[in-house]
Amino acid sequence: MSKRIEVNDLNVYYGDFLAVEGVSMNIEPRSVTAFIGPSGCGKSTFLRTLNRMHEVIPKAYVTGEVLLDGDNLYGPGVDPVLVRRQVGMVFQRPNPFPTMSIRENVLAGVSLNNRRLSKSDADDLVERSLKGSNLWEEVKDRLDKPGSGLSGGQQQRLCIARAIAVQPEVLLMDEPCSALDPISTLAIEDLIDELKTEYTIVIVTHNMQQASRVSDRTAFFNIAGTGKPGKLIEYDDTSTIFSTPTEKSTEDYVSGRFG
Ligand SMILES: Nc1ncnc2c1ncn2[C@@H]1O[C@H](COP(=O)(O)OP(=O)(O)OP(=O)(O)O)[C@@H](O)[C@H]1O
Repeated sequence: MSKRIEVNDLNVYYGDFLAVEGVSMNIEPRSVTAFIGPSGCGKSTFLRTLNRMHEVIPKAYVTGEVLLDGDNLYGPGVDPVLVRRQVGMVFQRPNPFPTMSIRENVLAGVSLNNRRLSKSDADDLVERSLKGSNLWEEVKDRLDKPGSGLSGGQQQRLCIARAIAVQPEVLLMDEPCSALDPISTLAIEDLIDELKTEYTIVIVTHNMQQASRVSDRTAFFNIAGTGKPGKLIEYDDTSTIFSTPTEKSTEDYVSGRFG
């Protein structure tokens, strides 16, 4: 339940605007990869190409390849819905479905994917997913209460439970802690560390300490100026990026000199 991602010369467009140019990189299974870089360099845009969420925006498209264990996500006839089942996503703001119970929230993706589940299989899946996201003990006695009644940190772990309930291969996280307090942030970081034993995890973060705490590999993106495309500048082991990067711009960014 963890696959390798290979990106080959990917260009990402919004209509005529080339937002991200020429990215090639390999993302290893059972590891955490962090995307860092200044605002507007295209981290979130690039992340969304890894599960074909980018194309949800009108006139948005890519050229190049994204391979998941060798299969091109952009190959002819590939169904984006099936891609998104294999490559789950967690967003910046926790977004549980407000009218649904905690239980229904966990099962929401599974129901959307039309998997018919018996009551006992559904119960097992809810328990397994909530245990997997370290939320079970806190909510097991109120599974039928609304998901919106949880704290922000709990809601984010509920969203992670919803993402893992469909048994994806990859989890994409776009600044998953930016709306959370420090305690909830550490809970999510601990969880990411546990989840990487089963999933390929990619996380966008503005927080350098977070990138160095949670990730094995770090990709630094940068942009030459407004209207210019974002580019992958350097990609290496996280310890190398934060201690002895090759590029001067990486060093300036990680040491807080810009961005
Ligand atoms: N829906 C959209 N339509 C057109 N352009 C967009 C859209 N979303 C983002 N962009 C542009 O694409 C470029 C990259 O944006 P993106 O949000 O991916 O950067 P980012 O590095 O994730 O920034 P931040 O760190 O601020 O979230 C920016 O120039 C942005 O204005």
